[in-house]
Amino acid sequence: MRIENATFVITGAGSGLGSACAERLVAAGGRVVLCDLSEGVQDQARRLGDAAIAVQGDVTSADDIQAVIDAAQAHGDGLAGVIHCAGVVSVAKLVDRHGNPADLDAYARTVQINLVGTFNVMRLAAAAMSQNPPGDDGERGVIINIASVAAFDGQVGQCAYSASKAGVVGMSLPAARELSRHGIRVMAIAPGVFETPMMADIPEDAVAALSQAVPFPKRLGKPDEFARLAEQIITNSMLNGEVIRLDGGIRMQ
Ligand SMILES: CC(=O)CC(=O)SCCNC(=O)CCNC(=O)[C@H](O)C(C)(C)COP(=O)(O)OP(=O)(O)OC[C@H]1O[C@@H](n2cnc3c(N)ncnc32)[C@H](O)[C@@H]1OP(=O)(O)O
Ligand SMILES: NC(=O)C1=CN([C@@H]2O[C@H](COP(=O)(O)OP(=O)(O)OC[C@H]3O[C@@H](n4cnc5c(N)ncnc54)[C@H](O)[C@@H]3O)[C@@H](O)[C@H]2O)C=CC1
Repeated sequence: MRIENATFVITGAGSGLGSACAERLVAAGGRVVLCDLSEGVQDQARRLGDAAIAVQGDVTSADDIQAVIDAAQAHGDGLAGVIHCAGVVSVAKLVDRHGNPADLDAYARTVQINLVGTFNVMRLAAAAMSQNPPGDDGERGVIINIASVAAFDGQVGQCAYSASKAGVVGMSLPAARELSRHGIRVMAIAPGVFETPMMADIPEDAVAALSQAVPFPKRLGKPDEFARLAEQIITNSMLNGEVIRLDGGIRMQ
């Protein structure tokens, strides 16, 4: 699929990985609709110029995401793809050091945003893209979801986060299989540890240990390195139904 003059929704676009994807797609000649809960996303769209618009919204809300998709349909020639970066990280032990059990609402909130939110964005985007005229190879759209290496090697304190991301991994193949009849691809990226504002929510010593644990290169990933993989997934139509780890080889302890 080409990027030039095509329209993409990017969720979580007000920060980190989503913001880097927006910059890269606009540089490649694409149009973008930026969605984020935070109102800072409006400034991000202004910085990117006419190719970008922002629609503030919550990925867990059907109405908000339908409004984002509608805006994308009107911002060019229909919706070509989605990069779904909105998400939250959380840390809580099952039993804390005082012997208290983890908070159930906090667990449900992480799963609601990261997993149910992904399903919500995927279902509404797919319904819209299934109506696109077919392009090369009959392709009508592409969906890129964001999992995490924590889906596979979650650490102490990551039950909620790892479960939510493992759910994203689990949906990739059945979604790709189902949507193949509409010419829509579904991929997931499982990043290792990237230098974004999200890292501020993880204990500092855990982040320091993690960057040392990367075999090579021994550093956190840069958001544009993530955006470059998203760009490749959009333009390479043979990529489908797979989860790609982008992690410098880290296997978290
Ligand atoms: C955002 C992404 O998508 C990418 C990522 O996932 S980045 C990874 C993020 N990682 C995290 O968020 C980990 C968060 N967890 C922690 O920081 C801590 O485990 C915690 C703050 C939740 C608890 O700390 P604590 O109370 O000191 O843990 P404690 O109960 O003493 O440790 C239990 C055991 O687990 C080990 N452990 C604790 N934290 C660990 C960690 N982060 N990594 C590896 N082992 C850990 C301890 O060494 C200890 O092992 P031993 O009993 O053999 O000594
Ligand atoms: N930074 C990292 O090391 C890694 C990040 N990831 C995943 O990548 C994705 C992007 O993360 P980062 O850019 O690092 O985080 P970030 O915290 O910098 O950005 C996430 C954005 O999502 C938005 N958001 C949160 N909840 C939302 C909701 N309900 N509706 C709409 N927007 C919402 C936030 O406002 C924020 O702007 C997340 O899904 C995260 O779990 C995965 C592995 C590693």
